[in-house]
Amino acid sequence: MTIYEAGPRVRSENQSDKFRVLPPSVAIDERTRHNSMTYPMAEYDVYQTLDDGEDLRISVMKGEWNELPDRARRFIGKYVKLLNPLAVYLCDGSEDEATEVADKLVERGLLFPLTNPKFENCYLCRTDPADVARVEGKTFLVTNDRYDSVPHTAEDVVGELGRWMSTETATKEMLRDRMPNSMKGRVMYVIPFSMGPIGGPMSKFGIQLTDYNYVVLSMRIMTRVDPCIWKKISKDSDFVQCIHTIGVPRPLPKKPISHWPCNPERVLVLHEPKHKRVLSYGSGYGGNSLLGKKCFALRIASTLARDEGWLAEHMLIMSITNPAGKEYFICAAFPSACGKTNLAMLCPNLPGWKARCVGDDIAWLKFNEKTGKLHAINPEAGFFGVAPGTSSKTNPHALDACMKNTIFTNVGLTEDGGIFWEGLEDEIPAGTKVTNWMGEHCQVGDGSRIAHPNSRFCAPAENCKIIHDKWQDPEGVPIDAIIFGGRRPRGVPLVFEARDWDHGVFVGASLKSEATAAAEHTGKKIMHDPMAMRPFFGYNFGQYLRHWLDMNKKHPMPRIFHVNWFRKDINTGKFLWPGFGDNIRVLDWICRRLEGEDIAESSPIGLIPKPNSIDTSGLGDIDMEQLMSIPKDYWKEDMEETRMYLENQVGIDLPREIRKQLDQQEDRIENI
Ligand SMILES: Nc1nc2c(ncn2[C@@H]2O[C@H](COP(=O)(O)OP(=O)(O)OP(=O)(O)O)[C@@H](O)[C@H]2O)c(=O)[nH]1
Ligand SMILES: O=C([O-])CC(=O)C(=O)O
Ligand SMILES: [Mn+2]
Repeated sequence: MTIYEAGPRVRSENQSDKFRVLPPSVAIDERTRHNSMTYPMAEYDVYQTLDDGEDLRISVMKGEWNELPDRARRFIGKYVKLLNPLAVYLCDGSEDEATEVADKLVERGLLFPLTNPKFENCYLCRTDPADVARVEGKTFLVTNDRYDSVPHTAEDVVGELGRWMSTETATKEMLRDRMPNSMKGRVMYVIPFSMGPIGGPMSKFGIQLTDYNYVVLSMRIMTRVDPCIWKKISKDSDFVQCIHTIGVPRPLPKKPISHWPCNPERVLVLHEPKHKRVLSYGSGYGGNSLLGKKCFALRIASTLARDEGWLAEHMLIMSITNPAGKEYFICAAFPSACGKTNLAMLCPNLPGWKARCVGDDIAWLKFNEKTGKLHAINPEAGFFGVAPGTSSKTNPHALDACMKNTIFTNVGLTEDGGIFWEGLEDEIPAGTKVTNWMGEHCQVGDGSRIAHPNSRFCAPAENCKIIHDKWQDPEGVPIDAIIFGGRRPRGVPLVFEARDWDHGVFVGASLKSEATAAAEHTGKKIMHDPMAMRPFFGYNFGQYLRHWLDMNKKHPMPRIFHVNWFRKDINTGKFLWPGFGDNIRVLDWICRRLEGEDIAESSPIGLIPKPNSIDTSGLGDIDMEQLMSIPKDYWKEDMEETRMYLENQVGIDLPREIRKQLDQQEDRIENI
């Protein structure tokens, strides 16, 4: 472990008094005597003038405080005053830094290095079982006017499309009741990051403050952490303020479970689009703590996107090249744990096709005047993928991408220092001794659950063998088609094409899916998840639909499709479609549609494939008739339910174009 040398570095003579650099006030380990661990000492202290005029003395553990732009220093200073950490650690995103932070976490027992030679620089981490997923019930949008955040729901209806909190309540709950002194005895890490290629025209900067070093390691994988961002921020660019604390000041009231300190009873995640600020308290898990991801790149960004005329969406981005060599770029919006990572890294089961990955979770889309097309960038730099179900059969590229520089959370640890999760039975033999995600001993195949259903791998995108050459193109890639989809065990055909843009927006607005483990929901209920964004809207969903509808009025937009890999046989309950690598057969049909091939016919819900127009060669027995059927009773009920939902949830905010689509689709279904 590195122990920093005490005392200030040599400074230039003419430093202004405000930026005086002083010897560290106290060795940090003296202040944390109650803790068994020795802590590095502060390198130096500085005085920082805050917006309220106070000169605050700040201990700096690492980095050059005086090289930060003034607005960043004031921002950090403000939260040092509120959160009261021991010291500030300015992250540079370097490998040395990651090693140092990881070593500390290994020492503390939170991270386990994978000792199996198959893995290079990989770690396993187990969370407190009370902190395993996003917490939608504790996630809020904060605006003065409630209806800037959420739609006008019908009377006595509980809104499901985002949660609103007033500015006053937010101030009380977060800034007065939770955050004061919440970093006491801990180090505040300061992470300068970019969503999207640094300096790119579609990219945005952020600064995350966090007291959790697991977050430091993960942010470094998921975003571009680079000290050059300080210079860019100082010149012309604004940044999104991301403040995160696990809410466990020292001394600890009780020993953390699995060495994972968190405060699950008090979790609160707030978004203030007006201030471009995210405040997150109490959780160390993924979407609650890696604030660049859902909080910034979806909730805050969707609001920025509305104001600036672009889109921030929960979509994968991929390219497929047909046997003739023509390449298509596709975006697909599926709800959490519904197959985005899998599709983004598809291994095509049709000869001659090639698929490449640009992104697996989030797309920022903006019209490009030069090409006359909608372009997409992947704002992230890594994959935070669902582990269970990932195997060399289903997603070999994802598995391969996890072999180095990866952090696994809540998966099983095998006795030979490797990993296990449900779905790896073919690669890890039954009887292998493993420690499950809760730290208990068990064996592969003993019938017990080994990995948490929402266990994740966090791997750098550059590890992916099929990452696209242009995945870091600052201008993005030109999108040819947008696909919506969800888990629909009944009634919904394998694929259909929207009739036009408005119908496509309606298809997205009516998106539903069976609940998964990515959030706190349980059970197999079919839930609405409009645009696969239900947990991620940054503003009123009615206005969001308005914005989507208007996009097409200004510029030509891609065609829209809907897919369902998850339809089940009514009799056997088994999936009707093999999925995974065979999904290329559906993408092939979509590409041929883009070329104008006469392979679709009208149906009440959109354009469906003509019989035999999907290439099923070599698949054996597929019940295409059942897979493609559109049962009238099912759809009648489905449309009634959708109408109810949209009326109840969006009310007067529902754009008239969507009402019209509803009316027309109901009429078409009535006439089946
Ligand atoms: N039957 C079937 N299952 C699939 C298919 N594609 C993905 N899955 C399963 O769906 C689950 C989630 O897949 P992912 O690709 O990780 O989902 P995601 O949308 O990226 O999830 P988030 O990261 O939560 O947004 C895994 O268990 C997969 O095995 C498919 O084509 N057919
Ligand atoms: O946000 C998370 O924790 C993980 C994720 O990608 C999702 O749930 O869609
Ligand atoms: Mn996701």
